Amino acid sequence: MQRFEIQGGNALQGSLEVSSSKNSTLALMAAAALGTEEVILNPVPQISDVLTLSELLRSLGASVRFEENALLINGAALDRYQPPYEITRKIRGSVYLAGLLLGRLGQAEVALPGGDEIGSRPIDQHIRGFQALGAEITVEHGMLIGKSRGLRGANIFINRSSVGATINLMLAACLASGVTILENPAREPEVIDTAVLLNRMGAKIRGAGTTRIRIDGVAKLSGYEHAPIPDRIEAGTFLIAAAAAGGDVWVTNVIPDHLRMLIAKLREAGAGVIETENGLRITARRKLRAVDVDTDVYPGFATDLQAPFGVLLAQAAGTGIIRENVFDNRFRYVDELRRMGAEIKVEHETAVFRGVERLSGAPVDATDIRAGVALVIAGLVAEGLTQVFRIEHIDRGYVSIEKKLRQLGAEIQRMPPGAAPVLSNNP
Ligand SMILES: CC(=O)N[C@H]1[C@@H](OP(=O)(O)OP(=O)(O)OC[C@H]2O[C@@H](n3ccc(=O)[nH]c3=O)[C@H](O)[C@@H]2O)O[C@H](CO)[C@@H](O)[C@@H]1O
Ligand SMILES: C=C(OP(=O)(O)O)C(=O)O
Repeated sequence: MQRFEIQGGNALQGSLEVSSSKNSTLALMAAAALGTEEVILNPVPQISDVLTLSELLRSLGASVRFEENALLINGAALDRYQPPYEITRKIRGSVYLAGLLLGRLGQAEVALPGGDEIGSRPIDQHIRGFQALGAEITVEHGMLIGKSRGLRGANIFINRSSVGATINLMLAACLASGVTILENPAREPEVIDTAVLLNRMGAKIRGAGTTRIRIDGVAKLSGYEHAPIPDRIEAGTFLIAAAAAGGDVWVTNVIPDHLRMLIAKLREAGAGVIETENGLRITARRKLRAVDVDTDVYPGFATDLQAPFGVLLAQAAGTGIIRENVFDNRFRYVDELRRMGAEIKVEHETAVFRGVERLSGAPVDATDIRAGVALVIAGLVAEGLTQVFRIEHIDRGYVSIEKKLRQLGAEIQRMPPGAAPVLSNNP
C-alpha cells in the first residue's frame, strides 16, 4: 500500500491548474459510448476511476483509447451487456452502464455499483425511472438485470434529487421513442455538461440545470469533441487547503459560479477570495473564524467538500457546526482527525468542531476520496509528520495531488509500500 508522508507547517504559495471533473468525465464517457461514431473527450483526468470505466466500456465492445490527455471513445461495436462484476462494483460511475446498455441494446446485466462508503447509496430512483421507460428490472445476486423491447418516453418524477439517477435516465431516454419528462432532476453542473455533449451528438435534451428536463428521443447519436468542465470539487479542495494552511494561492481552470457557496463560507471565515480572469485567488493571512455549514444539493454546499472543510473548522477560532444532509455516514474521517488532536462531537447528521490551536501529525487512514484528501490537508496544517495510508482512495479522484501541492510549497511525498519514513516527528 502506498502512503503519503507530509511535514506540516508550510503556508501555500503559487498557482495550480485544476483538472477536468471526475464526475462529469465518468458520465460523459457513458454518453460517448451511446453513439456510433468517435467522440473525443479532451482533456480528461488520468485518475483510476476513468481507467476503470475505460476498461468496462472496452469489455462491452466499445473502442476506448487515450491519446495524451484525450480520450477517444467509439461505441459503434458495443454489443455486449454483461460487464465484469468485480470491476463494475469498484466504482460509482459504473452505474451509468445501466442507462447506456438499456438505451443502446435494450438489455443490461450490471453489478450494483460501488464507490465511496459514505452511507447507504440505493439506486431505487434509477430503477423506477427505467421501469417507467418500459424496462423490466430485477435485482438479483448483487446485479441489476434489465430488459426491454425498446424503451418509450415517459413522465418521471424523481423523488429524491439524484445526480446519478438524472444522468442515467437522460442516457436511457435519448434513444427511446417519444418524449421523456424528468421532474425534480438534479441540477448539478455535471448533469448540464452531460446534456451538452449528448445534444452535440444529436440528442434533443432541453432544461438540464432546471427543475424539468425534456428529452425527445432520437434514432442515433454521432461523434463530437468535447472538453469536460473543470473539477469544482478539486478546485474547492485546493481553496480549502490554502485557507486552512494559510498563504496566497491562485487556482486556475475554475468556473467560480460552480463554487458560490464555498466562496461565501471561506469569506465568512475570514479568507480573501478574488475572482480573476481564469480562476480564483485565495489569501489567508491569519487564523480563520469558525462558521456553520449545511451540505445540500447544488447550488448548496457540496457534500464532497464537507470533509475538507471539517479540517478547516478543526483548527479555526471558535466552534463551527457541519450538518451533512446528503449522505448518512460521511463523518468517518472524524475519528482519524481526533488522532491528530481535533475536538469534534458527532451526533447523527451533525458534527460540532471546537477549534484547537494546532493539530498534531499522526499516522491516519483514508476511508474514501474526500476523507482521504481531508487528511492530506490536515497533514499540511498539523505540527510534525503525518502519514496518510490507503491513498488508493485519493487516486480515484485526484491527478497527482502530491505534485500539485509540492508546486505550492507543501512538503509531501508519495512513498512506495513498506518504505521506511524519510521524514520524522523528531526534530
Ligand atoms: C460518480 C458521481 O458523480 N458521484 C457523485 C454523485 O453520486 P451519486 O450520483 O451516487 O449521488 P446521488 O445524487 O444519486 O445521491 C444523493 C442522495 O440521494 C440518495 N439516492 C440516490 C439515488 C437513488 O436512487 N436513491 C436515493 O435515495 C443517495 O443515497 C443520497 O443520499 O453525486 C453525489 C452528490 O452530489 C456526490 O457526492 C458524488 O461525488
Ligand atoms: C462520493 C464521491 O465519489 P463516488 O460517487 O464516485 O464514490 C466523491 O467523489 O466524493
